[in-house]
Amino acid sequence: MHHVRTITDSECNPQAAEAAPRPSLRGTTAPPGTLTAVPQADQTSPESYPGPPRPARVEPVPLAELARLLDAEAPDTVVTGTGDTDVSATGITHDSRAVRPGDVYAALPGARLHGADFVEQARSLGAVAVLTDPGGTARAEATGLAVLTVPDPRGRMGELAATLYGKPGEDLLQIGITGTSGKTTTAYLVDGGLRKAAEQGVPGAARPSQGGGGRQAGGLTGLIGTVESRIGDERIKSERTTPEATDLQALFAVMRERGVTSVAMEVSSHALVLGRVDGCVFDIGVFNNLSPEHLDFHPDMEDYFQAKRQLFTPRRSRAAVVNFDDEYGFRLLTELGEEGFPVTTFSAEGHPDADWRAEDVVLGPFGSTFTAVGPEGQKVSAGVPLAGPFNVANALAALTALVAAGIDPHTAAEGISEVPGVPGRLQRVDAGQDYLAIVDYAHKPDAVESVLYAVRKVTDGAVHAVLGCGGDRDPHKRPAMGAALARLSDTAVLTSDNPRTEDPLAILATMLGGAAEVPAHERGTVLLEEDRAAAIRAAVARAGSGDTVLVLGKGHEQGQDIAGVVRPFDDTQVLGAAIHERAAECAAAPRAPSVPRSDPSPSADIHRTDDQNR
Ligand SMILES: CC(=O)N[C@H]1[C@@H](OP(=O)(O)OP(=O)(O)OC[C@H]2O[C@@H](n3ccc(=O)[nH]c3=O)[C@H](O)[C@@H]2O)O[C@H](CO)[C@@H](O)[C@@H]1O[C@H](C)C(=O)N[C@@H](C)C(=O)N[C@H](CCC(=O)O)C(=O)O
Ligand SMILES: Nc1ncnc2c1ncn2[C@@H]1O[C@H](COP(=O)(O)OP(=O)(O)OP(=O)(O)O)[C@@H](O)[C@H]1O
Repeated sequence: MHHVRTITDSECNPQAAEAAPRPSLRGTTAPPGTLTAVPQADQTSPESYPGPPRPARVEPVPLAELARLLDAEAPDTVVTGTGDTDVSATGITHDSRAVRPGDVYAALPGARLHGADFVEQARSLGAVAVLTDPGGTARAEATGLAVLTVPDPRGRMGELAATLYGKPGEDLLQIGITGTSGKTTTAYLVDGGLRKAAEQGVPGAARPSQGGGGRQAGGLTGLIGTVESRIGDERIKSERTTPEATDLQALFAVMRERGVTSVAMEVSSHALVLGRVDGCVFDIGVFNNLSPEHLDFHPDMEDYFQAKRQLFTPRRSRAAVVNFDDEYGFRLLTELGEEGFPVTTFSAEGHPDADWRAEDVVLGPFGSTFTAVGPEGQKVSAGVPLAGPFNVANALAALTALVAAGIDPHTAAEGISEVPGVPGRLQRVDAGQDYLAIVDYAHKPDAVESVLYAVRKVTDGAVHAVLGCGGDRDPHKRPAMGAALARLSDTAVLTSDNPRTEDPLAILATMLGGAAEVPAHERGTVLLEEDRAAAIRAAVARAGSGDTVLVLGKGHEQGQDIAGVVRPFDDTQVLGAAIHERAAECAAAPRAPSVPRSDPSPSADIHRTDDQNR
């Protein structure tokens, strides 16, 4: 049975893939013992959602005080229930499984469930009160706990969490980064600058609201984002890009307790819409870019823009840093200018009207150097240890944000250039091979294009790229991703990402539909392989000296979710293993040359990379 095949023009249509036999994916590539259950939101095991770290010391806050706080904005707040209303709370969580003794449990109406159905679990774990909406009141009261009812508990829990934990955000310099692409990378680069500032004891943020008084950027740094949260050097795996407000405020409190003074964090559009950053006022909000993504959550691009836009209002940020080169960035800049909101701009394309611009950019396979030119004409030598023009933009965004926060530009640039890399972002896999092998998290059309352009610029030979699209996520982007891969790679291997509950071949068919739209003379060889490990081996098998193998879409992720079951899967490890296997094969037999773009019949690769490796 061959799963790898080259598509011909006649079968380059979605129906061909639909019609293909569908071998079962379940359990074919890993023994059952290696499978682990995905934590589902509706699992009720307390272990399945441990929640974030909690501060060691919290001053108890009387429930009456919390009710007064809620009442100030929602006068219809009702304190009910048969339980003791004369209690004090020491924490808050939105998840019944993460309740700790003394917590308020926020029982939220969700898209699928109502938190009120889990109040009994919350009570048994030690919750002292419930915050809920009118739809949850009766179920909450049934447990005998005190109940606070407000029309929109999700919209109020951030503020309550901040109050309960003693407003920890106010003691942290906070830089929040939003945009479709580059949030994670920019956050790591900002962290590099903050670390350098701390190391050098350089004066830090001078908050406009405090008349420039400001705090020092000394102390430890914190990082919050898709890959992980960091408290200094302690690393905590992330559940999502921006934690829910109750978790975020607890994390801030722990950071403060452990000596963190500045935080770089990613702010997703989901976070802004779902109130996850309620209770935060960022010293600097950064806008990177906007391109189609999450259109399953946002009805259209305008809604998506307006979601991001919320970060740049006085209740969320004190000042903005905006990408001058981005169409939506320019719009934001114009709107903020009219509102008199403080903005600093950056242009990686070197636009003279931007406050900070990149000049003398030298792109290399392992990173780039450039001169950052400031508003007073000051010149700062800068570098970024990640390839691609878009990483020059990310680095300049970081530098501009750090400078806007009061950090010296040379210190900022030094810190940025010393960042050791970002997990799963243009991460090289080096097993001694004579071609480049890279793992990258690109999983939206814009990012796939950017990374392919970037890699082509620094590759003398051919580019062999592997990509899938995630299931249960925005399906609109799939054809565009298939098309980008087919157009910009010499070999495009379409494969599975996390199919989740969707049929992997149906996802592949949609990607293939996009690839088929690319005229044959503009497209590389397109292969279909639903097994991701086999797809990676197929790409490696075609690599010759000076080529690049690019594995896209999953970056830092450690598992692959197929039909609700996550099996361990790390692109960097699978790619490394494939390179070793290929080297061993080559040692045993003369190496086959890489297949040039024009080669019409790469069938030898099909046989070499198939079932015997499974
Ligand atoms: C669309 C979205 O973001 N949904 C979030 C939302 O889910 P929901 O309203 O459907 O909640 P639900 O599952 O109906 O449950 C209702 C309530 O019951 C609670 N519950 C449920 C089960 C239980 O045992 N105990 C319990 O207390 C839940 O915590 C929830 O508060 O509220 C839940 C917690 O309150 C979140 O976990 C959930 O995020 C889901 C997991 C998610 O996947 N979100 C993704 C799309 C996301 O947020 N992504 C962004 C963007 C990333 C990027 O830019 O690429 C991110 O910031 O990560
Ligand atoms: N400024 C940028 N413009 C376009 N593409 C970018 C940019 N920065 C990074 N990318 C691409 O997008 C991928 C994701 O980058 P990164 O994780 O930094 O962004 P993100 O906004 O955090 O993404 P996500 O929201 O998907 O987690 C990278 O692996 C890279 O391929």
